[in-house]
Amino acid sequence: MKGIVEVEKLQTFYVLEYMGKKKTVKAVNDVTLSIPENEIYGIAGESGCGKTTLLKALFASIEPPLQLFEGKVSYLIKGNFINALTLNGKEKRELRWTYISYIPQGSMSVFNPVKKLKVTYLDFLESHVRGKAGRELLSLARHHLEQLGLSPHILDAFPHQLSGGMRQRIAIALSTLLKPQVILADEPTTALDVVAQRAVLQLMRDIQKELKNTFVLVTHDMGIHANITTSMAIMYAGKIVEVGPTQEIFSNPLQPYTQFLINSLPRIGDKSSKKSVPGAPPSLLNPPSGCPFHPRCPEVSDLCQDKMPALNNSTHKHKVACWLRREPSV
Ligand SMILES: Nc1ncnc2c1ncn2[C@@H]1O[C@H](COP(=O)(O)OP(=O)(O)OP(=O)(O)O)[C@@H](O)[C@H]1O
Repeated sequence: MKGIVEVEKLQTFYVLEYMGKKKTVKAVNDVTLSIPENEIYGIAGESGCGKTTLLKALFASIEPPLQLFEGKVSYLIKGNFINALTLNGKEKRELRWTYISYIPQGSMSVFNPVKKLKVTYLDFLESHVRGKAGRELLSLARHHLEQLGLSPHILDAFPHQLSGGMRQRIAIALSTLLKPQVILADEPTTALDVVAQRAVLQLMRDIQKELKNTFVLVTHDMGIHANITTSMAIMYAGKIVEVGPTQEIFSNPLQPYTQFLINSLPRIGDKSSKKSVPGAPPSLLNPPSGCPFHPRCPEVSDLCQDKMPALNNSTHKHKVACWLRREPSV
């Protein structure tokens, strides 16, 4: 069954010119993904593996130096798949915030520090909702906050009067004002303490339940994926190396990289020493040949150095890209 977002063979690279020489950062390198409807879907991986770039492409926001080399990002809209990457500016604007919404990294800092929050909310609504006056729009915003269990009085505050966690919840509430079907959230809990993190995660859960929409949650924090996502993808050096139901990935991780990510998590009562992933992530300017994890993989074989394996089925939904888990088809 197809998802609400289908990503096919996506290649988006940063093309940089330095001292007259062209350099290409292969940030999203041949990614195919199917993101299901009505769930919180996670994308995990170490810093620099391409998670943010993938979200930008999902938001059809590919601006220089980022360039699209190949592939599609198709959204299921009213029964038809529409490739968001081929839409013109006006069509993209129509899609954004009403159908797809984006919570960028550091979104709690999007508010203008010298204006009350209601000004930002009003600006946002005025540019997206036609035929309603300011007072009506403000009451829409108040009602939305109330529905999410947040006090509407917050709109009368300046950003600096709120904690970081509250500002993040207000930013998330803003991005969901027009009830989008797909919400792309980039590290929404990073830089928050655990109590504030919990409140943000609970808000996302509540919104997802209420709207029955899809959240795509990017975070390097595997604990958060275990806590909140239904299914997930593991990204390494611009490629997807494992996908599946979160519970299956945690109980039976197949890619040696995923095994390292999960085995390094602390568990209450477990005093054994934890092994982190050996070595450092590769440069995406010149990623390793074959499976990009091979220089760090304890189980590397000759084949791993030559050719990238495709994602294969372990179970119906659990798929892994690893030569250890399949017979080579060469
Ligand atoms: N504007 C840019 N110009 C050039 N290279 C970039 C740019 N933005 C990101 N990159 C590079 O693209 C690669 C992927 O970066 P990206 O931010 O997508 O990764 P990430 O997994 O989201 O990491 P993080 O969690 O640290 O944000 C990295 O090598 C990064 O240095």
